[in-house]
Amino acid sequence: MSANGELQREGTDYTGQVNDSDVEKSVLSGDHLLNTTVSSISWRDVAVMVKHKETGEPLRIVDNVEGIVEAGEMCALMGPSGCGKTTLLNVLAHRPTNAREVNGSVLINGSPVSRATIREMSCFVEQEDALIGSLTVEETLDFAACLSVSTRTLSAKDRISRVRGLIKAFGLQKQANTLIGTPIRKGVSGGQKRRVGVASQLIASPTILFLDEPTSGLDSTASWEVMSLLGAAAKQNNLIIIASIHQPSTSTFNLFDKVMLLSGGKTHFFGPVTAVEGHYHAVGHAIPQHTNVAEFMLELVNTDFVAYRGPAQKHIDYLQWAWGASSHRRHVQAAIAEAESQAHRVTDSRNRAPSGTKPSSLSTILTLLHRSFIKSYRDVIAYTIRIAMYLGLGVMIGTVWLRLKPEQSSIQPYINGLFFGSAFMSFMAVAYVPAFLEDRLQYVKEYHNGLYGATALVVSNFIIGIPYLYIPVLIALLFSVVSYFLVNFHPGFHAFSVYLMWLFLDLLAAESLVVFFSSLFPSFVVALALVALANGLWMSTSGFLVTPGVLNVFYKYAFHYWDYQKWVFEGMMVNEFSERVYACPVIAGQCACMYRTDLMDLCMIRGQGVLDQYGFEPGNMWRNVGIVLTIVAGYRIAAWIVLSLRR
Ligand SMILES: Nc1ncnc2c1ncn2[C@@H]1O[C@H](COP(=O)(O)OP(=O)(O)OP(=O)(O)O)[C@@H](O)[C@H]1O
Repeated sequence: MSANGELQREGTDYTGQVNDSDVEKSVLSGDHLLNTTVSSISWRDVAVMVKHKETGEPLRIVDNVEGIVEAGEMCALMGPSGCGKTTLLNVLAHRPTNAREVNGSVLINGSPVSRATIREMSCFVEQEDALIGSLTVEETLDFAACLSVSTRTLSAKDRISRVRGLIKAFGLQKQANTLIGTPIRKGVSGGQKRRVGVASQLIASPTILFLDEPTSGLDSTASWEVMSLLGAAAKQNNLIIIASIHQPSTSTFNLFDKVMLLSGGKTHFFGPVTAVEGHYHAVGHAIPQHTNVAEFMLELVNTDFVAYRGPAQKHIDYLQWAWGASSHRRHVQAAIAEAESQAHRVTDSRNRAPSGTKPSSLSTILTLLHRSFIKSYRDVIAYTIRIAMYLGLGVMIGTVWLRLKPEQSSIQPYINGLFFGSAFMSFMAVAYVPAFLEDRLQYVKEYHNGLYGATALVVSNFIIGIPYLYIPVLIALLFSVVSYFLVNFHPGFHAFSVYLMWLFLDLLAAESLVVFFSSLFPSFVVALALVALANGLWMSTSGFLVTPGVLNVFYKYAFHYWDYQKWVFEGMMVNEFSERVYACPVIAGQCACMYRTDLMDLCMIRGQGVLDQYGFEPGNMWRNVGIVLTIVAGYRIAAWIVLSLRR
């Protein structure tokens, strides 16, 4: 990168090689990116205390650190693994940490700012950047633009042109229509994915960009490319970039303006990259020629693999003391003090929508819906395989329970078929866990970047997840069309429609259960185990395995009445049996009816006799539909509460 920040190695082709022609430097600049309001971010006496995981004792993981990064500068946060880089970045970005106590000040233009303000003016790119694998590169940026405050007032044409500009600037033109990639569909490369992550944050026109390990998992060329683009963006637009980084190559390290070296949560160096050599020379650790300076610094403070901890710790303590006593430290303190003495409030005069004109909730929900819709029809794992699974289940049930006759001997198989079909359908909703977890990760990222809240996620997820509007209607329809007539359930269009409705409600509730547990425990294995356990519980208490009259009082009152599977099972049973009659066998000239109903004399069973055994009454369909919908709403509200509290 040249002195004025122009890109020299812009643009990358499919193989990750750089093409000058791919990029126009101008697209990384412009009114929308230009920072005219934030002159510096500084922090002093920042200390973070946690409760030790094992001992429960207070533990200081960041210890009185300070620094200042000015507009147009890119600062590297370095240190051995576990030294506190991510924690410090989170504190600077006003994001949640697991801290019990955070002390010190984080100042913008020398004055403290609210969490909301810093969230609006900054973006945070996480180590494991959450991107939706089934969107293309262009769609990823476009949705980021639609959700962002800064592009709200733009026409669709201008928004797209800004998106394409960034795609060009980040050398991603050839990948514009390539998917990000899912576990079963290869997408863009790791380096390209990182660039998409960064570009999708820049579209929101942040003035400060925090990046947690933006180069992890990338080779040195790809790391250089990502960091040089960022450095150029910072220079051209006066942005502030703070990035934690592991072992950068010399060329990548030299792209930074400033570096902060941490060890054990304490500062060992903060200042211009060009001042590192002088400092270490002064403290008795001259850096040999042709040495990778970043590597040298890291080796100096890394005690992870030393044989004798005592002397190593003494050495670390000395280096830390030497930093404290150095003139560089005094410069940092003086610069922070000067910023404070000239403190001025942040006013955003860029090409943004006026403050407070966030996109309406409706437009956010519509954007999220659109995104989920694209995701739903492209996400093979979550959707196509599920459709095939449900279809397979329909064929299996239809052929195992093949063409049952309305006879006494078929009554129990009919009941079993109704229970098994609905219960298994609910059970298979666990396949929705990964797709929801991806949405949740995206939500947490976008929430912390100030884009939208839990309500928009829950509402859009609910609408698309009814369940996914068309796919699950399709699932229920495919399953029913295949199985209903093969089994020979209650014939007639009305009975078929009622069965279909119950199956749909069953899926709706099962998906809502998945949303609730995956919101509460955003871990694939835990959510999966809990959804499976809950399904086992709902099956046991639904009234089929143990009839309601026999079910013990605890399960009856604690679970049975708000078990959605109970109401689905009851609805399907009433639909099947309330208007149908079944022939009894004749044994030795005698009619042998298991259920005694008023049709006994005709050697028949009235279906109501079967329902009486379960205590099910016809005529309650709409009340029961209301109960299932209330349970669905309950799960969704619970998920909303969890998502609002845990992010
Ligand atoms: N509750 C806790 N109990 C004990 N140690 C903790 C606790 N919370 C955090 N830590 C420690 O605090 C340190 C700082 O963590 P942080 O994730 O900020 O480090 P890092 O420098 O970003 O690490 P890495 O480079 O590996 O991502 C780590 O050593 C971590 O183990």
